[in-house]
Amino acid sequence: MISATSPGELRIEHLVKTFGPVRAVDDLSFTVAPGRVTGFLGPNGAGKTTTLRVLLGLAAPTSGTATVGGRRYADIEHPARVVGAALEATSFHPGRSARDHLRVYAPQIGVPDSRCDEVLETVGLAPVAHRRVGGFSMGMRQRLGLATTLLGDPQVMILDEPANGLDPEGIAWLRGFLRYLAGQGRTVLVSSHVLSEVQQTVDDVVIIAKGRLVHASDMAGLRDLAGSQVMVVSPDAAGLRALVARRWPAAASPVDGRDGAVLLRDVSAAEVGSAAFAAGLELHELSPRDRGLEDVFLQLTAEEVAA
Ligand SMILES: Nc1ncnc2c1ncn2[C@@H]1O[C@H](COP(=O)(O)OP(=O)(O)OP(=O)(O)O)[C@@H](O)[C@H]1O
Repeated sequence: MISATSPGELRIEHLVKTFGPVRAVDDLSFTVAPGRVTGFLGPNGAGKTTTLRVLLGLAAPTSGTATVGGRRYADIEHPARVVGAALEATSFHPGRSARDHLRVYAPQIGVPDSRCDEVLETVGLAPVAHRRVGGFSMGMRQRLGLATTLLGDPQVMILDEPANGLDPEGIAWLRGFLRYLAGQGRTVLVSSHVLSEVQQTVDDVVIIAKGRLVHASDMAGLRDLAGSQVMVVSPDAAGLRALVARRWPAAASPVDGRDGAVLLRDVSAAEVGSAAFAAGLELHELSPRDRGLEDVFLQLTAEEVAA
C-alpha cells in the first residue's frame, strides 16, 4: 500500500535492529508529524538512540524501514537541509568563537556565512558571537549545538536528550525554543528517559521499552490513561476477592502480593464503598489515589519489560 507522506513526516515501519543476540529495536512502527513536538520516551537501553541512528543513516536496519518525508536518509540529496540532528553533546574547539565554530560547518552544508549570524540570533547567542566557546556555560554550549543543527534550515529537528545537563532556566528556554520550531511547521522529535522532563513541552508521545512500542498518542491520550485509582483493604480477603471478581474484574491490580488489598482503576471510592456496604464487606481502607503521569509511564514500560 502506498500512502501519501508529507515532507517532514518521520515514519518507522517494522524496524528491527539486532546486535548479536540483542534485539535493540524489535518490530517498531510509529510516525511523527510535522508542526508538533514529539517526545520519544523509554527507559535507558530501550532502543531510542539505536532507532534515531537508523533514521539518520548512521546504522543499517536489520529489517524494516525508517524514512524522512518518505525517503531513507541515504537517499536525501542535501540531508543537512532536511534534517538537523544532535545525537550527543557536540564537542567544541575551546579557543574558537561561537561564530567561527559555525563558519566551519556553513560551507560543508552549503549555506553562506550570513546564515551563521541568523542562527546565533535565533538561539539568543548573538551578543556573545565573538566570545571563545571555552568560556561558555553548559546552557550556552547546548544553544550553540542547536544553532549548528539549524544551519541548513532543516524541516526536521531530531534531538537526543537535549535537556541533559541543563539548569531549570536552560530547560525553560529549551521548552520555548522547541515550541517555536514546531510553530514554524517543523517536525521536532526529542528523546528522553524521563517523561516529567518533557511532558510540558511535547504534543505527542511515543513510548518504547525493550525495543518495542508500548504507547503512542497525544498528551491527552496519555493523561486519559492516568485516570484515578482507589486502594481498597479488607480483613476479609476472600470476600474482597469475590466482590472485585463480580464487579470490576478488569480494573483490579494486586498490591505487592498483599492478601486483602487491591488497587482499582477508574472506579470511584464512593462506588466501591457502597458495593462493599451492600455486600456486608468490612473495609479497613478506601483511599483515592491520583496516578501521576510518571506512574503511567513507569507502569507502561515495566509491563513490557516483565512480558
Ligand atoms: N553498537 C552496539 N553494540 C551492541 N549493543 C548495542 C549497541 N548499541 C546499542 N546496543 C544495545 O541495544 C540496546 C538499546 O540501546 P540504545 O542505546 O538504543 O537505548 P536507549 O533507549 O537510547 O538508551 P539510553 O537512554 O541509555 O541511551 C541496549 O541493550 C544496548 O546495550
